[in-house]
Amino acid sequence: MAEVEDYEIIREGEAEILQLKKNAVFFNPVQVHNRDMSIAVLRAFVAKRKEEHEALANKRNKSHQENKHSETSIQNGEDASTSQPDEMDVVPEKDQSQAQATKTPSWKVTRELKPPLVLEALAASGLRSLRYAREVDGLGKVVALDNDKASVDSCKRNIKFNGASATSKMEAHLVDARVYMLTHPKEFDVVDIDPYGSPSVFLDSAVQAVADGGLLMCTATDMAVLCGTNGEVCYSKYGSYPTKGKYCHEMALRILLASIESHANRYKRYIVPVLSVFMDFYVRVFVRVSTSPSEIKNTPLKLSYIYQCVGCDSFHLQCLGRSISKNSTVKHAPAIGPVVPQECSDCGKKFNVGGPIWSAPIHDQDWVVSTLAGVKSMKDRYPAYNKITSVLTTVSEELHDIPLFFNLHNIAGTVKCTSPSLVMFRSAVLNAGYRISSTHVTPLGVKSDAPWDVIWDIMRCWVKIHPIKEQPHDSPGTTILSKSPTIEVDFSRAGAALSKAQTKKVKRFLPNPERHWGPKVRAGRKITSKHVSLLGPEAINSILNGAVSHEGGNGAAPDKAAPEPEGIKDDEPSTKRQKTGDDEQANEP
Ligand SMILES: C[S@@+](CC[C@H](N)C(=O)[O-])C[C@H]1O[C@@H](n2cnc3c(N)ncnc32)[C@H](O)[C@@H]1O
Ligand SMILES: [Zn+2]
Repeated sequence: MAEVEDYEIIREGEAEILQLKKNAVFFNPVQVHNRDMSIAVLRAFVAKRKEEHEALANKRNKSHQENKHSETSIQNGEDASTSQPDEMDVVPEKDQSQAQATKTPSWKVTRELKPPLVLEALAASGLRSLRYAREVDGLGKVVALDNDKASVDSCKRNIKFNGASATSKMEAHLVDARVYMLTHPKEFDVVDIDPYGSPSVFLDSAVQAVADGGLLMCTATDMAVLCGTNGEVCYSKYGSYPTKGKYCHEMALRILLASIESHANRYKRYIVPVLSVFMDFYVRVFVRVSTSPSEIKNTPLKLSYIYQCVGCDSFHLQCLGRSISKNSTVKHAPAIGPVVPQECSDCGKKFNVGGPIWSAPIHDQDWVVSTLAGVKSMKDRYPAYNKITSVLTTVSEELHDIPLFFNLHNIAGTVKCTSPSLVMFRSAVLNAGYRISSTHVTPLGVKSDAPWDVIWDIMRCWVKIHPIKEQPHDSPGTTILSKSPTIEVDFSRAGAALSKAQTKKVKRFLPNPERHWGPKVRAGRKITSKHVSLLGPEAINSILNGAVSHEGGNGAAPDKAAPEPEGIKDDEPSTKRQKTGDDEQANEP
């Protein structure tokens, strides 16, 4: 039996939890970024859902009004063509006289919008659910599940500890989340999956538990798997082969999305991603789930294999399907391929084939912009305000129709030259008539619709003015540079060489959240000398004590904005982190 002194109170946002000082129930303070981002998207979802319902109600009301008008016309012997009103949504107005007095129509849309039901399938202490229940207005019930008794006991204790605002809305159950989700099909407007490592075993049941038009939020922290340390393990979990490109964190997002879509398709359902982010040491996707047997025929158009050259940075996407329009009908067919020759036309080396990945947009710009605006309007309500605004800002500036990216320093490394500054490179691409953007994943990442021969022409022209030492004759860089550029590259500063956020000096990338950050050791797992040697005694103490900085009163380590280095040449704070037991576990087949 634990004593009072065995606990400490941890506060994050408006929620408080009692946390046992030993590592009995999982808690990772740096996941405040994840929880804050989820709250931001949840608020956007509540607002969007309401808007959509109102728009639908207005549309139905309008068409009913038209129908009514036509019926009257028919009764009056006039010609009219109508469709019948939807019986489910229309009832006769009881009080006709009042209707006439207030000029309201004699029928109305009766299907009320119920407050969204939320399921946190893997809740641990319940902190996330508590924050949802306490901080997001307009939510209905929040159900928290865990299959670990200590976690559910702690969650129940924390619900009580947070008082009426939590007890009135939240419930916790000791159950295997998969069984619960399978037995509650389409019941939850929001389903949150935040597992240890991979969510793969929860996806099939999760996509079935989401109501039509609902939101599935899903974290994956098994980055080693998703980024290709063991490609075959990734295939076994997600049905996709990762290529180890510099874009691997975005590829991880796209592998996860493709996997969720594949599970959804089994039940005639499909996803629409609204926001997909790589943050700190994990990926997190927010997708809406709907049912449509006809829409799932379009899935192959949203997926691609990837050909990654083994010699240079070039990569090419091969869509799985194509659509053929004929006389106002659309047919689906397999894509024609391959889109690449046997050998890379840039450097002459072979290709690795990866995927399939989600190659349709991974964000909905409208959602991104409204989520960011919502966050900015409630600055004090987000302990991780700086982090999530910086991520949303960079996401909002991405070219949403360009999958993956390359890294400027890497392409310079391939031809063994010093790298042009990002501003110069961006200018060269823009001056050549192509689009270019950054990516939220890394400050040196570049998304562009410029074909690879144009990218390499830019580097050829750059090397002409910044000569390099002679390289081995068979290196990819030598092959690339042996060709003459076919375009004249103009490095003069283009108007849009800096993004809007950069021009306004808005912080786009922040440093690491705290000294010892990353996935935490599983709850209940014995801390061994291996953990101490991997993480250091200070970090272990911090894990055991669930230590967070209490500065700022919100319980989360307050974000410190990193200065964005001039010239955006090297503006990436180091993303290196300590390796933990969970990384090793993530690598396990
Ligand atoms: C990473 S923790 C969740 C952290 C939590 N979402 C938060 O924000 O603090 C994962 C939790 O999933 C629980 N879990 C693992 N497998 C489960 C299953 N099949 N059903 C329900 N809970 C499970 C574990 O006991 C653990 O508490
Ligand atoms: Zn190549």
